[in-house]
Amino acid sequence: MDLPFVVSAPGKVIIFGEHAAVYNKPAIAAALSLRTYLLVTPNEDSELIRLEFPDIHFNKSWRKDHFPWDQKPNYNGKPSLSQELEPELVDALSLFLADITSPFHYSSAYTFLYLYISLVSKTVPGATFSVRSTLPIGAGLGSSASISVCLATAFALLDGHISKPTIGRDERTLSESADCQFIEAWSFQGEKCLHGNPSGIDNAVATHGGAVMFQRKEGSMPSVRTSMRNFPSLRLLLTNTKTARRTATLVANVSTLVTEFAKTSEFILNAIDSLTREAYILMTKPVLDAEARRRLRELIRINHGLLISLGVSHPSLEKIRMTADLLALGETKLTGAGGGGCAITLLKESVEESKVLELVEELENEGFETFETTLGGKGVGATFNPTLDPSEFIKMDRIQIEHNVWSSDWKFW
Ligand SMILES: Nc1ncnc2c1ncn2[C@@H]1O[C@H](COP(=O)(O)OP(=O)(O)O)[C@@H](O)[C@H]1O
Ligand SMILES: C[C@@](O)(CCOP(=O)(O)O)CC(=O)O
Ligand SMILES: [Mg+2]
Repeated sequence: MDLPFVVSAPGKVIIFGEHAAVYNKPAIAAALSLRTYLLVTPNEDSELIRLEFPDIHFNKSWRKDHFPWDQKPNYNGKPSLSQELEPELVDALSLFLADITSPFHYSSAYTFLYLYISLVSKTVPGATFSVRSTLPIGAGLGSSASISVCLATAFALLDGHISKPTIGRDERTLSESADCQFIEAWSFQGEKCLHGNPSGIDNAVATHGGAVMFQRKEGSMPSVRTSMRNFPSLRLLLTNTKTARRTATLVANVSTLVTEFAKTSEFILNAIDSLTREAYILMTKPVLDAEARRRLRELIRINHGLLISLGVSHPSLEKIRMTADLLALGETKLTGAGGGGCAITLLKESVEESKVLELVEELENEGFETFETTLGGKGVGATFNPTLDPSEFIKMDRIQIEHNVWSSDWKFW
């Protein structure tokens, strides 16, 4: 595999159904124009593996012959959805990474090594792996899924499990290729390293792009991913509380609640199931008229109320919702795991731009960060032999990455 190359995968916005998705209920999500980029460059010392993760202030080098290769999983092809992480490899890596104390650093290094040892042969020369996100990290926008897809894709390319992508940026095909399925399956293993018990919607959207209704099934039954090809244009304001949190913790807290209040939780999860299905029907109508848009906003409000009941809101999220409610510009819900992170406000179509700017100004005065973003973008892609200087790449800001990296010749699977 000729180096250097860059792979990239999008983040996502879950519009309906987060957390319920973990309990096999449907959820609706769309790819974001904010993405993660992984630059792979050759090392002079082919025994060395170097990580450069400046977004989380983490750099690390290992000699690859020190890796626990004897625990390399031996299943060929892609793991099934019910395939749990290999306990022997998990144990060996927890020993190998014992010197890393930060949970953010640990989970990134653990995911990197779990996927590298699983996918890359010992004989493949070492390289330097530099990761940058234009996504806010730990903010409910699927940064874990986008890095999992980037790692799975880069390693699958390095070891020849998949071919180079061929689909052009402007081609509309939502690829269902075997390579895409391979990437999705292995990035799900990456999400397991990062989330513990993921539904699979985040890495599915990061792999395939577009917008989907996604439903995980029991056991090894394949998930159902329905592409929403005529995704309606929605006026969504994305606001980041900038309150850091870890999805794994929030998902675990909901699991405790579901165990402790099984019957009540079942009603909450079934209510989210019902509203997500109703939203899907509205969003796939040929025309989203004013009445349908009003009902969608109501469903946003109801979904958020149910997420409060699951214990995953946060005072900062409620502050965003209150600010938007006082201006009566639309309805607001948290997106992703909650506990901080981001909220989305589905604005009324009739709202004047000046009113939206007033809301943005108020939110930013309260210390929040708002994003204009487009939904339904491209999934995982790659560009080869980029004229990128790794030392420059790790210092670029969001605009520079989008101008200097995303603007080059990308191909998709
Ligand atoms: N650019 C990045 N560099 C290094 N690690 C990253 C990056 N983006 C995401 N991660 C990993 O993913 C974790 C965030 O995943 P998660 O808690 O699920 O939040 P979210 O998916 O909502 O962004 C981070 O703590 C880090 O371990
Ligand atoms: C809470 C959940 O529904 C979405 C998590 O999204 P994020 O990691 O907060 O971006 C978990 C899942 O579906 O895997
Ligand atoms: Mg995540």
